[in-house]
Amino acid sequence: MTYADIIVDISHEKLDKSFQYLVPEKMKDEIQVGMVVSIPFGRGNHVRKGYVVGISDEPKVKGIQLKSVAGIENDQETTESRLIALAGWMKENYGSTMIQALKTVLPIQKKIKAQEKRWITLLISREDGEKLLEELSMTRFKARIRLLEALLQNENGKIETAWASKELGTTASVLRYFEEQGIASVESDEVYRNAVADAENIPHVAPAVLSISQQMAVNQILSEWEHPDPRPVLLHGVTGSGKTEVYMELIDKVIKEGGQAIVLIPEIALTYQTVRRFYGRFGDKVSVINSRLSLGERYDQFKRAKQGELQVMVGPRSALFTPFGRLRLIIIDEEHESSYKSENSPRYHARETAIHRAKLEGARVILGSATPSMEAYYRAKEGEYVLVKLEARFEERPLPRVSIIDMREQLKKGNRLALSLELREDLSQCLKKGEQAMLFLNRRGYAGFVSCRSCGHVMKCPHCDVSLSEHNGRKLICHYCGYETVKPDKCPVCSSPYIGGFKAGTQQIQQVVEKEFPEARVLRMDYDTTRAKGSYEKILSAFSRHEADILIGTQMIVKGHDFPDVTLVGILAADLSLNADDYRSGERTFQLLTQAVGRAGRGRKEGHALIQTYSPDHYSIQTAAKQDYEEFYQEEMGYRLLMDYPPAAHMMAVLGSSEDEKLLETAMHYLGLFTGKIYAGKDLHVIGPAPASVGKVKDVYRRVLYLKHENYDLLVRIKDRLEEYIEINSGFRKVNIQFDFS
Ligand SMILES: Nc1ncnc2c1ncn2[C@@H]1O[C@H](COP(=O)(O)OP(=O)(O)OP(=O)(O)O)[C@@H](O)[C@H]1O
Ligand SMILES: [Zn+2]
Ligand SMILES: [Zn+2]
Repeated sequence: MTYADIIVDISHEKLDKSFQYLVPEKMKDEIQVGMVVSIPFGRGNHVRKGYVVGISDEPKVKGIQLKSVAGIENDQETTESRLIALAGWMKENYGSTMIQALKTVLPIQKKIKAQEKRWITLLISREDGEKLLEELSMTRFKARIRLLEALLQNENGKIETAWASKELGTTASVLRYFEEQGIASVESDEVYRNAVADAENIPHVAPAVLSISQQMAVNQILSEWEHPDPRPVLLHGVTGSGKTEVYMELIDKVIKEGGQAIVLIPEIALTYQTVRRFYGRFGDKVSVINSRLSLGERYDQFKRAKQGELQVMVGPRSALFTPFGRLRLIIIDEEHESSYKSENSPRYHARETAIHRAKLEGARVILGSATPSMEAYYRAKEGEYVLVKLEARFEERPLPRVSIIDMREQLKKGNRLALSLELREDLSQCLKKGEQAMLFLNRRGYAGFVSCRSCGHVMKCPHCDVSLSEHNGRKLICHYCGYETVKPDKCPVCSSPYIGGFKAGTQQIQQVVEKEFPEARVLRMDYDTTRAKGSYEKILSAFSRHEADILIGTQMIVKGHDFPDVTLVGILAADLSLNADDYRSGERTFQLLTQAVGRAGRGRKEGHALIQTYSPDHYSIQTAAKQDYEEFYQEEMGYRLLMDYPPAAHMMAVLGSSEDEKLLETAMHYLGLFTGKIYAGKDLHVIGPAPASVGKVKDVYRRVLYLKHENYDLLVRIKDRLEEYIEINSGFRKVNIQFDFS
């Protein structure tokens, strides 16, 4: 037996549900996810249209008489219906309501309904028009005659399509005839704003001649694409190896075959350079969306995409849902970035969602990074993805030389500044030579960990091996298991009293730098200096024109930027991300440091980088200094296996929030108990519930329960059962529950 999950109406919040129908034998081979079908619905069995969002061999509930699908509406598998099918998949796999999933996937259609006017304009001269009318009057094509008459009568030779269809009975086929014969054109009067900033001034760039290794990478990818079901490609190329050139070559192929491509990039800071590069190569086939565009501007871009005016869309996570009709390629650049994971329900990951969309559309996926996520590299090793490598920089330019600066020694040398003596020396050399430097203050994941400035010891959870977080200045808490201890006033290792939180800011760094190097021109890029529209572009373009010598910033300045005159990179407080209260902190640190180091020496001059740290022996720091991904991966995978963290196992977080702390505690406790009842196997690890990393936001308390298991589908099934349990239990009415998979 075949069953179809069908959504009936996407505009009614009440019907936020899919319904299961039987698929009659004769439709079994034809029915597909995304198709529009007709079904009997409700008590009166009125025939309604529905979208197929899933197909299975098993009924969801046994022993119930299901209705059957009445018919398949042929030719109705549209871009939109495929996106709706994608939403159905997201709902099932990430846990959310169907409406939330639909709003994610079709965000714009739900908000704005366009009142677009289209015009039919006469293209031929009036004389030719009169002649044609004479010829036509001999035929039986009355609708053509009526339209031509009306156009000739109108002073401007221009009438509205809506009017023509109502008053003259003009059909689409009549319009097609007029267009094909070159008699008239049909155009909308909306002038679409170009979303590419400063587009007129971007010079056209001819395709680069690929290096041998780039060409080999392209060939490897193309040969995978010859398979009927090509696997996703993980393009692992060191910083500055020219991954973008590889992307552009493949996009070019796709466009020439009549296809379309989506390029995801992680943050707005990147769009300035990346968009320029893509626009330079492909011109106005390219557009961009980002969160700084107005709703109307975003709408325009999606509409242009839908109408086939665009071939390439560049943007952040949400660009994944660009309604292209012939989508053939999805590229996710800097694949390891955490911004590809949604923070709202459905908490989807762009990587998996892209792979699923590609499957529905017949597209391929490329994931690119110099520092792949553990998940992606693991999948590539397992053969689920194809691993393609670029092992050297373009033109064999050397990777930067890296020194690790042990900050514990600085304290002994009497230097209490955030800049080490070594970094100050190198900065002054760099300035003397007229080269540029970047100072990166690592603020990512700063969550109140406690460490010793004398010996570097960090207070960690004895059960989870993650940093403990300070609460109210007195307690230390683990955000995975809830372990608590009193904050010590002396270091338990070296007895030093210098144990406490870590404080540093970009502004302070700027003051220090300006005092030490009064002649240097300094730019700062952080949250405060980039709030105004256009400020990213301003700072980055000023720096790239060498109008400043030093750029100081947070992680914003690290990723993807290509400044050929930068020869020195200084990384301050490398430990901050290492000590985040998260099992991914080692991975994040390695990625940030490797990417930051990778900004140096990209032009013809050699680069140098300094990493300042209190934990010089940590493998994340050691391997980032060597820029040795493989060695890092082996170490990190050992830890993940030992602790059962992803990708060694799958993890589902059950996030509860409520204004009532007691109620929340009880509710989460019962969810934990119920989980034990659903699945009693020893291989399911249930951890917590514990207060969430940010335990209380605006008077709303938050707690988390973690479940770990090797089998993703098992976790999804547990999620389904928990959802049912929550729905029927009144104790959850004032508790909000969300699911988060990793
Ligand atoms: N085939 C080529 N011809 C000319 N220049 C190239 C070529 N390949 C790469 N480059 C240049 O080398 C530099 C680095 O390339 P690119 O920015 O594409 O690297 P990347 O792999 O994306 O780096 P990262 O991961 O660090 O962002 C750029 O300035 C780029 O223009
Ligand atoms: Zn100590
Ligand atoms: Zn713990």
